[in-house]
Amino acid sequence: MKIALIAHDKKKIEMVNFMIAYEPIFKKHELFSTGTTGTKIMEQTNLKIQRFMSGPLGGDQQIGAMIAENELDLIIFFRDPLTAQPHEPDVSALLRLCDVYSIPLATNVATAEILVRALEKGDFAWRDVIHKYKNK
Ligand SMILES: O=C(CO)COP(=O)(O)O
Repeated sequence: MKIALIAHDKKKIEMVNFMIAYEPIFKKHELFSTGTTGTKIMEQTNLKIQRFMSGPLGGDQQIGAMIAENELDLIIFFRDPLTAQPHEPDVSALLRLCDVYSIPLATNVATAEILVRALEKGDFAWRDVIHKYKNK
């Protein structure tokens, strides 16, 4: 599956710890991230991640573009609900596109854990069906 990883600054340590904990699962998948989030994860794990721009510089929109193409299967976005973001419109647009395309989205670690365990169990197989018929 193709998975996007994004964390606001105050959530980056939580994201890195989450990725360390589930590294054996994540290494079986194709990973994408916003710039700084990906750098921090790669510094602390052996995971390979394709990084986009930093969020405030357009990274959320680049990930949004992948969602609009139905290219991503899971979004893990540890949002900081207590800090105003200069690129809030980009954040909202990304979350909105997940709902437009029914893409599984975790915005906190509790939901992310449930979705990653579901991924490991094979509960994301329906995404293969979507991909199979997407280009027809
Ligand atoms: O701002 C972000 C998401 O909105 C995250 O961007 P960075 O990973 O570059 O910090």
